[in-house]
Amino acid sequence: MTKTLAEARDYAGGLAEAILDRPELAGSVQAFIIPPHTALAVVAEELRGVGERRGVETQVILGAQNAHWEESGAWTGEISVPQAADAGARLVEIGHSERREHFGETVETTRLKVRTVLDHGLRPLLCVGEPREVREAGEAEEFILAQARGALAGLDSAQLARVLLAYEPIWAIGEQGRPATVEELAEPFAALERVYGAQVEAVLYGGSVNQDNAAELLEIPGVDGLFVGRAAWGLDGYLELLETGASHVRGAHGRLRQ
Ligand SMILES: O=C[C@H](O)COP(=O)(O)O
Repeated sequence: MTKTLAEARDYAGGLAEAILDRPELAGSVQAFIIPPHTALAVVAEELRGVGERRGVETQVILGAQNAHWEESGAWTGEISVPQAADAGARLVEIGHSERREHFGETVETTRLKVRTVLDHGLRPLLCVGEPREVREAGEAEEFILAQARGALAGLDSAQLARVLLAYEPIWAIGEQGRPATVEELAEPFAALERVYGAQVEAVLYGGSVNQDNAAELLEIPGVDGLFVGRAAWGLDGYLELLETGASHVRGAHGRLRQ
């Protein structure tokens, strides 16, 4: 629940312009933004406007924070995938821990949503992550693989290739979160890489990513990119993170996929 329409429009326009102004960003990192539903259409319009003014396609992918698995129907308060697409979204976030905790998202509903998003030609961004007590019990790997397997069950290789998978340990997200250390992330990413690395479009890390830890997080084997909340709410903060990503790609160990 961040940003008014005016703020979202300014942010999106500034981001699109800045990426086009910085050749080191365009073509090396893929930016995405996932505003609240209310701002989708104006952000899409702003991104399109920048592209038209500059005579090039804008490089920013627009996503929705959630969408229902049904294409239409009596689901008051929800939006459908076709509606999100109509508003300009090309990606839909599914299974964020806050959706799971507060809005009853389950492995089964994430599976249904992944299907619907793919059926409509959008990309699902599936979030998985364990609560603190599961981590402390040494069961994080098993937990996140079960979430991923459940949501991605039955997809063929072409469908999997359009999935973005984000590992976001719940204990590391948001104001109450504690940034994860590189050591704490090594095993979960090794597991995700082993099972999904060659199949999905990218595996991202999210949870208290900031300008100080982004570079070392990108070095973790299996991390293809970052999913950032608070540290990217301000445009300068996001641009700094994109610069970090671009310099990682330029480095000898760069493996961020476009
Ligand atoms: O949606 C974003 C993720 O939950 C991460 O949020 P954060 O970077 O503010 O911890």
